[in-house]
Amino acid sequence: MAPEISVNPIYVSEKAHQAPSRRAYVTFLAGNGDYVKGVVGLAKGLRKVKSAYPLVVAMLPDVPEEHRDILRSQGCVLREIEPVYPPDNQVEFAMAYYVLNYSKLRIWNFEEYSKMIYLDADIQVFENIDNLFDMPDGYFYAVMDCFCEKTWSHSPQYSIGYCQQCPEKVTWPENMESPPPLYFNAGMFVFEPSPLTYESLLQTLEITPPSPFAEQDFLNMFFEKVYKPIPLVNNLVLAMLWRHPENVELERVKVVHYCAAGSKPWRYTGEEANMDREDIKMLVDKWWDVYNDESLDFKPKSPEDVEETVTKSTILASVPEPEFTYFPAPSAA
Ligand SMILES: O=c1ccn([C@@H]2O[C@H](COP(=O)(O)OP(=O)(O)O)[C@@H](O)[C@H]2O)c(=O)[nH]1
Ligand SMILES: OC[C@H]1O[C@H](O[C@@H]2[C@@H](O)[C@H](O)[C@@H](O)[C@H](O)[C@@H]2O)[C@H](O)[C@@H](O)[C@H]1O
Ligand SMILES: [Mn+2]
Repeated sequence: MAPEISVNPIYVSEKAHQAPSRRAYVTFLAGNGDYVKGVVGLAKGLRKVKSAYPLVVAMLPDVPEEHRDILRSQGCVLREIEPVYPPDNQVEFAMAYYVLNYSKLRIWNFEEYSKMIYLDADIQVFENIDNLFDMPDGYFYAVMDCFCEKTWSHSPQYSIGYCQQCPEKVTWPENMESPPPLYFNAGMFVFEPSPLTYESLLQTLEITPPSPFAEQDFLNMFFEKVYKPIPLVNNLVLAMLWRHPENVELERVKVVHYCAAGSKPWRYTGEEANMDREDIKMLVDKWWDVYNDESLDFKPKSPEDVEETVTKSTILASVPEPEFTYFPAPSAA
């Protein structure tokens, strides 16, 4: 069971009781490449598990009209967002591939929603997780990440072989600072949009040098005091299968995150490290079963259904201030 995190009292939840209709899943789409297949798969997966909430797609202006039409036809609510860039004098410090992920921060400005679950487009939901919307407000919920992949070779924890998934394995050297705070994977998280938190995020980003895992590092720093780990079944980072198999009960996993190199189902070849594993092949096949299942295509129940999907798809627009939880920037201390 993930350890409890005490909450800094300065984070005050002022939320009135939220109407379930102000809840939605949200994903992020950039470019004209094949991540659109991930979003289609996610939309169909959420339908298959009979989720009660819509899927909003926060998309950069470079998503082509053809892809937008595909997503509308799958019942997605499209929201065009402007890119977010880290301080541009240091952008080389973030892994170039990840810089575009800073634009994910725009979802905190989706004020018409009181609670959202963010899911990367390379995620699939195989069992209903709507219950996560009912967790207490005022926290940031996500699954702990793993530090063992080569992508972490820049970090001190990697150099000494420490991973939060097995903290007892390596004792933290006396001559090094204490182990890093619990760190989440930013491919899936439960959060509360709020204009004040959004402004605080952007203002804090302006003075925060980019780092290797870009917005994931930034979000971990920003929400450190209110981060609450949730069980791994809600976001299986695939590397856990070979790095920490003792922590994984695959048959109980609800959400799979295809983030390991070579695991994106729509470009899977089986050639990269670990991609020839039977569990990986099974999970990739499972993803394709949902993607190819025509019975899961969006079927508008009525003209209003179509109208609602289309009209809700707007350029980023301001709406009346709702009651909200406010997360100011972490204290300087
Ligand atoms: O060309 C791209 C790259 C990334 N993404 C979005 O950004 C997320 C984060 O990137 P990715 O999942 O590839 O990172 P990983 O989880 O593998 O580190 C993706 O899931 C997509 O939602 C996108 O839409 N187009
Ligand atoms: O921009 C940084 C990204 O950081 C995270 O991916 C990482 C993380 O999972 C590492 O632990 C893995 O080693 C690595 O391969 C993987 O790319 C998020 O999944 C993604 O949404 C995004 O935030
Ligand atoms: Mn991902």
